[in-house]
Amino acid sequence: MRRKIVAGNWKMNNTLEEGIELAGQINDLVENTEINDVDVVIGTPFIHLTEVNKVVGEKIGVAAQNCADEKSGAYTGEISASMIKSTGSKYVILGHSERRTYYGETNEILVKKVNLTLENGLAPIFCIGEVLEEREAEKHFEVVKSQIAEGLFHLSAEEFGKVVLAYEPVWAIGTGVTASSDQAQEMHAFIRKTLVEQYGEEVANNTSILYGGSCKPSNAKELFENADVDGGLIGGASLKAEDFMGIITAF
Ligand SMILES: O=C(CO)COP(=O)(O)O
Repeated sequence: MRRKIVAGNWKMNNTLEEGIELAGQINDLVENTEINDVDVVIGTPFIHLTEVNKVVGEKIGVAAQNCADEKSGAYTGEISASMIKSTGSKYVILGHSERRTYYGETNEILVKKVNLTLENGLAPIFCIGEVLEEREAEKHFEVVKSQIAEGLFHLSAEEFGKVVLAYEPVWAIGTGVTASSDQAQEMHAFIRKTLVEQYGEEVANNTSILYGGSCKPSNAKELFENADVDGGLIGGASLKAEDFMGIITAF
């Protein structure tokens, strides 16, 4: 189902106390503001999931930022999709460029994580995006297409219907440089066309495709006005309740 979604990705920020406080502030703002049919998601570190789920009401979904690529067992330090599900969370952010780059997450590993996420009734927020050199070499469309194909095209149309995509050009993440509105729309339209080719019009038109990378209250409206931009995956600006809310109300 194509929904407007604004999802925060806290990354490795906030102690448990700080996270509970921030989630409470966001929840208060969401409860007391007229929101234009937007699904609000908060992506927290694992240690916050249980408590943040207690703090937020029905209007906010909670996301983990990763999950293990195995079901359970002797994998010291890992957190499984079923454990995430048991906290009341609804989403798992997968394939973020920081995980692909710093933790060697390959498409092969991501296929396992996507499958476990779906098997446990959680929705993957699957991240894709090119680095600057790839864009400069005009390989960005090819790169994004292969990330989607290798990570997700093993899914049936029904399974794919539960996936949210997040296009995050790596050169725009945490840099203050946002993709222009035209660059975002161009890539999002390309992604939708790629989905049409694989799954047909209906699935493609029902898929939410979020933009991520230096999205702020000041540029969100222009980005979200594009026909194929269905919302945002927000890093830095999701760490302040007012800024995050400014992006949610940009719709
Ligand atoms: O990586 C991001 C969200 O997942 C984007 O981060 P910034 O909004 O801080 O650029």
